[in-house]
Amino acid sequence: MKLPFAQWLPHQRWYAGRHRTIAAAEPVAVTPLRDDLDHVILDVSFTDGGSNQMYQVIVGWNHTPVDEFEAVATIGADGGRTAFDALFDEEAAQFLLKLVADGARVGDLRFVPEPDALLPADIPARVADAEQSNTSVIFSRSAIFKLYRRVRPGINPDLELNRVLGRAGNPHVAKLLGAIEGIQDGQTMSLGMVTSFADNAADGWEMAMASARDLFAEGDLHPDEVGGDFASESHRLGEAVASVHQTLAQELGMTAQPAPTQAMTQRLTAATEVVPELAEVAGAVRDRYEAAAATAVSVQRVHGDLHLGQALRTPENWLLIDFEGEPGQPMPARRRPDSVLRDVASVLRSYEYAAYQPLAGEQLDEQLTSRAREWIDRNEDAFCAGYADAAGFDPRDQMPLLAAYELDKAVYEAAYEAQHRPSWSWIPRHSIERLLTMSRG
Ligand SMILES: Nc1ncnc2c1ncn2[C@@H]1O[C@H](COP(=O)(O)OP(=O)(O)O)[C@@H](O)[C@H]1O
Ligand SMILES: O=P(O)(O)O[C@H]1O[C@H](CO)[C@@H](O[C@H]2O[C@H](CO)[C@@H](O)[C@H](O)[C@H]2O)[C@H](O)[C@H]1O
Repeated sequence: MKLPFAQWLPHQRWYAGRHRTIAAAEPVAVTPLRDDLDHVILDVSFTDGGSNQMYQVIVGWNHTPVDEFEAVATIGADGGRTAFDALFDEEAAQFLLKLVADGARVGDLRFVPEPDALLPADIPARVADAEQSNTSVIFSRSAIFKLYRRVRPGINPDLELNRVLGRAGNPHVAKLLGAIEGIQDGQTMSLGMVTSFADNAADGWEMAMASARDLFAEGDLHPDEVGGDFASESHRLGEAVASVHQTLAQELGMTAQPAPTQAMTQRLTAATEVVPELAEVAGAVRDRYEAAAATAVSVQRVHGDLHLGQALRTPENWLLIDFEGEPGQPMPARRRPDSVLRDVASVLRSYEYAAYQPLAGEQLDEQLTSRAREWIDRNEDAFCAGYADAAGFDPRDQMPLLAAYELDKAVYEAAYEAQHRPSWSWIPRHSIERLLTMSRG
């Protein structure tokens, strides 16, 4: 197969090597699924000599995707044939779903339906237009099929935890219907999963932003007096997160370990290389980590990168999605047990983002900033109270540790924003300053 993958990859939203120069992008495993459909694992090397990356592409030959996707989906020509990203082709996507329904095995690929799952057949399919790190195909509001793009040997926690939670009947995840797994270097490699589609769902980030915007439109009113108050939703979200944590602990166990202050310190050092300004506060941040060091921590499997955009509000309840952990972390680190406070802290961080992001570009005047703070406090309190109602303990009772997790997340975000959205960098930097002031007082 001779296709211009190296030219095509940098135009894909999910491609993670954009800041590096590709030396070569070679297919290392090609599994024919049909005469006109190949499953391909690409090995991408870089001129900087750093570590290679692997990507997954399903190549459809001479399948013309719908017009609006032609540019993004056309990979190039090989001999007399033209190759397309087959996920943009409805019939090819339906065929993949059928392989899952049939429990097919093709070469090293395993298509695995969940026991008793009903997979929809021959229904309209369309790539989701959200700009995401993977590619999802929606099957007529009944199922969503996510194909992981950057793949690594080993089990992806997204598939692993959705499977555990789905089989345990937890109501706060979309039910897993099936998966695609492969073998790479003798190890299982998660390649994709199918879950039920949550129809009429709203994303927690959009809902929270709408609430914050309502608040700023009524500068004189307090958050509890404004129409779009989000606190009751935050309370229910806290209950949902606690329920997911409880099921994960019951199914996969719990243990105790020292507070992860060493890992936090290492992360701070790495982030300071990306954001040199962090050096000014690094000593104070390390002090906060030290304050948490004496605590023994109960650890278990957690979401690992929870934020309001990873919560979907259906007409019935909140669902948590995307259990992949932090992008960029190696797979073993993403599957490492951690405190539930990791997830709690990252939701608390998300409230701060939702309240401050609408103020971007504005002079941070005192009135708006204090309204934003009230909104954040109100929703954080409601979230923690909801968590406490379901879990039997309030995360805020573990304060030096919770504050350390919040700081650790904000440090991660400072580096993340510098690399992805420099105009948002002020949000985590502002938060780090505030968190340091708070913990001193
Ligand atoms: N089960 C689902 N039902 C409805 N929409 C979903 C479901 N799962 C994901 N989505 C939508 O697809 C988007 C991408 O999902 P996500 O799991 O975050 O993918 P990625 O790994 O590509 O970031 C979400 O933001 C959400 O809008
Ligand atoms: O959704 P991903 O798993 O790709 O997570 C990454 O991107 C997130 C941004 O979409 C980032 O989240 C940060 O921004 C959010 C608003 O866009 C905010 O709600 C989060 O609190 C904040 O951390 C996440 O950190 C990153 O890993």
